Amino acid sequence: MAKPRVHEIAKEIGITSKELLKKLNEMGEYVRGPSSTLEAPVVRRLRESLSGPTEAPKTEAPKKAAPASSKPAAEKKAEPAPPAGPRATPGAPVSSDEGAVTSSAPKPAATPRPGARPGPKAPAPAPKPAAKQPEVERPSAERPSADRPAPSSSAPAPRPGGGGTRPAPRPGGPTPGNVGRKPSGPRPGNNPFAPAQGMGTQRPSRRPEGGSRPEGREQRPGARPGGPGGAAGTGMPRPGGTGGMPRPNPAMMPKQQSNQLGSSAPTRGRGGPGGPGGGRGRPGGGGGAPGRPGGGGPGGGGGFGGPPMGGGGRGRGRSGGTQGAFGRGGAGGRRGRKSKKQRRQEFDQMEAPSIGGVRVRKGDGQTVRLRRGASLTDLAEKIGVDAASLVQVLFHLGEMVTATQSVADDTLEVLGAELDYNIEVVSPEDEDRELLESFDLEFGEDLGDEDDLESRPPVVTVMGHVDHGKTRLLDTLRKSNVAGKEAGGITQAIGAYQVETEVDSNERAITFIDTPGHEAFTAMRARGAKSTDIAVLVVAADDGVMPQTIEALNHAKAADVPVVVAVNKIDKESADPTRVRGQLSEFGLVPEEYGGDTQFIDVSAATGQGLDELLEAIVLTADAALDLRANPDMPAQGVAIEAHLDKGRGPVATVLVHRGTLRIGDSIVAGSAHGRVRALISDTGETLEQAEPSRPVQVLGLTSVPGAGDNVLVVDDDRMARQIADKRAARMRAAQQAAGSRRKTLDQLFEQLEKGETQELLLILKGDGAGSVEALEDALSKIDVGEEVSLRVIDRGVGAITETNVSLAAASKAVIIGFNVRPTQHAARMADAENVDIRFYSVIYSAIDEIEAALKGMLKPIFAEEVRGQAEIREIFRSSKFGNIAGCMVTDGTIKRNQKARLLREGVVIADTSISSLRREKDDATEVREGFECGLTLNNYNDVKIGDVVETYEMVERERS
Ligand SMILES: Nc1nc2c(ncn2[C@@H]2O[C@H](COP(=O)(O)OP(=O)(O)OP(=O)(O)O)[C@@H](O)[C@H]2O)c(=O)[nH]1
Repeated sequence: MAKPRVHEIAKEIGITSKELLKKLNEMGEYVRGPSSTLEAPVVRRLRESLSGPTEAPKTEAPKKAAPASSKPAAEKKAEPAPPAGPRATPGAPVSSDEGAVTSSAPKPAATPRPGARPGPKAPAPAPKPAAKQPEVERPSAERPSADRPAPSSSAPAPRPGGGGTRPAPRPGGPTPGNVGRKPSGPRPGNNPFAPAQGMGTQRPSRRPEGGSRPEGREQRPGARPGGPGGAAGTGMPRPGGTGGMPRPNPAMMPKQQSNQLGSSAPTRGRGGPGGPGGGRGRPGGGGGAPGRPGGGGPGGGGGFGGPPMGGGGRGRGRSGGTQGAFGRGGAGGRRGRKSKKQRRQEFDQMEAPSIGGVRVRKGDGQTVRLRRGASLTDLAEKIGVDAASLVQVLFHLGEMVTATQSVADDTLEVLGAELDYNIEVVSPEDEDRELLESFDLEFGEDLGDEDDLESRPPVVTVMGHVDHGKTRLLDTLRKSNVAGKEAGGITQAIGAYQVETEVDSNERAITFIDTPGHEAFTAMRARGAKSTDIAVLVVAADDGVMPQTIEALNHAKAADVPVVVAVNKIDKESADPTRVRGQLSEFGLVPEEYGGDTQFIDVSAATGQGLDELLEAIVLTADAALDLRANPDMPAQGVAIEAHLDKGRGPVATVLVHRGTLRIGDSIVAGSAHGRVRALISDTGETLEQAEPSRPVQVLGLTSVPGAGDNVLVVDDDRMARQIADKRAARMRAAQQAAGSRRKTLDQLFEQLEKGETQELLLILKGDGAGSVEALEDALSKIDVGEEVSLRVIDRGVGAITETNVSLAAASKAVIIGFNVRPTQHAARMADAENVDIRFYSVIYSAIDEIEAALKGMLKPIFAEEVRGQAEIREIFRSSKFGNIAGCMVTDGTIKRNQKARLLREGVVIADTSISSLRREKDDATEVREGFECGLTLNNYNDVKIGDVVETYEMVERERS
């Protein structure tokens, strides 16, 4: 409600506005001009002082006042404020006072910028701001005031300063800013609570009143110190506004707090100070508004007032500091003005409960979906809070994470629980499904109905322990020799082939995927098993079940894939196929002949014995246990089994078609790669026009190299392919960032700080195929040499080592690992120039061994102490120049100058120092050996006695075991 204005009261009382203003001034109420509004308590006191008790005109009066609006901006502003107040406040119980205050003077504050500075009234602009303020909870001076019964003028005041600016009243107690301020002098606004405000302002600081402070910092810049008067005027207002804002948050962020302080200043002051009213400024709009109105409060008043009243000065106006605030206040305010969203967040946070001193609005159990690797900024956006406050909350929970850094799933969940949100981290698979759904695509399902399905060959993965004969078996089956090309004799890339066999007079095809056997390839193997219908577990009959046999078996079980056991090497004398059957029975694979349902076939990859039976067993197992059908008449879908960059042909991906038919010209997306099928090449090197279900085929035409295991699907057009690929690429980057970033808890961090610097070996992996790079990274991630050093792969890729790789390595001091690849000429030259270390490997073991050794080398050396010699002190010579010289007999080893030494007295270490000078006879000596006498002095130790023993020692580096 409207508050009575000065001229109205004056008229009512029968004196001139000028006289009334003077009177008010004498009462210690700072009022800017005739059209300024007065708080009820002030009116009451005024009437009392003029004629005895009076009724408070309050509310009504105000309305009348309305007309006044024409007047100076200040007033206008004031008006607006009231309304604002209400809204703003939602949570904040602003004190009414403020409101009052604000209205009047404050406006100035509001005023913004330019005009502002000079001070005088800033007219118009101000009002608007005020309006906004309402949102703010704070008590902008205005709002409350009118309505509520203002507290007695005297009252409260607490708020700091800013005159109008801050809303002191808030329940919360004085704002930080406030503190310190005294109410000395005339109080700034009429606002009772405002005391601080007005006064504060004057005082000293620019900061002012609270209002300012908050924003303070930001504003500062703007804020000029402005001329006194003007500045003052201006300043105020805004301060209020802004100022207000900050306060609310006190808890919110540290920054803000600081700001507040800083702000105080005046600077732009957005309203900060705005007097009480302004003060509030809550963040919200109110604040924004800033200032002005609020400022109006006293402070503002000051500003404006200044001009008008002359006296106005009192408000902060005068004080130089203030000015600043005002001055630009206006301008500043604008600049510093926060977006609606920010204000809303701040406002919300004001009401939020405090977690570890940080105010964050809590949820009420809502579910928030986040992708894996999401950052606090992502979460903040979803729940509408400030990311910085989440950083703080997490900090209090013991984890330090930046706002944009990817956060681990469990951390997000813990944080969510703390804030009462149910965080649902979306798995990459789900995310991908959603992504495809957004393009109206679905991966993994056959289109059409039963009639559209046609039988397809089984896809078989050969697994087993190292050297049990997987490669040889596949070689023999397809009569080719893959093993011959393998570096180090280990299969390093997945290949896929199709073989034909006759079962019951029917020609049946079987697709084999060759899964490498070394454990370093576990990740790939696991993927291989997923796109597999049947697993052939190769066990050498002479070796029996080995660790990787079981590991492979577990992969098959996990993928729910039936297993056919190939008991290999039965041509060997030491072969014991029965033992293999017995061993595997213990793991749940019971041979059919023993009553189980697993087919065990004795084979010899070397002689070819039993291979036909093996193929037949595979077909029969497929027929018995599986329904292998797919719809060939749909856009193809499949999986990339392997991919590499070919010098002449570009990216080449081996794709296993699951369903549909892949044709030349199809637009495809494979993981984060896309393109149009330029050529299809079969496992026998033939060029194909199309590839049907279960057919492995090399695909040319992709724009980049997909990863092993990536799904491949044909889409409508190139554009769609690119869009999907781009989105996946962005997601992968985020996921990699999440996986690569090793978060440290505070405790760990402190521990490491205590130990000394932490060490990290950064690597860039380049390989000849996606599978090998992945396998290498996987193997490297398992190297563990303790807490002190760690390893992080910062980039990886397929193809030659490029200048980009080298420049990244140079910038981040990383080592480049080239696996079966070499650098381009330019990259090699650049690496020389930049001193970038590039290591080449063609066997995965050596890469792992060497990197492990490198990591160990990064461990801080272990030093041990070794005693070098002992000397007994037999005599003491006093020298004015050297102090006490110990005359010794070297009883053991050697005593050297500058060596570390301990002085022992009856077996107790008296001093730990070093040999400062050493003499043999009268000559300086560098060392004196056992059996000789010498004179020596100790560094910084003079209290040697006869009988003491000097023991020298050195710290020697020891090798780590
Ligand atoms: N006598 C005999 N030797 C075999 C047979 N199968 C494989 N070998 C030999 O066993 C060794 C290992 O065979 P690979 O096929 O390379 O074994 P792998 O399981 O593929 O090994 P990795 O690729 O290292 O995982 C080779 O020397 C083969 O010649 C067999 O049936 N009989």
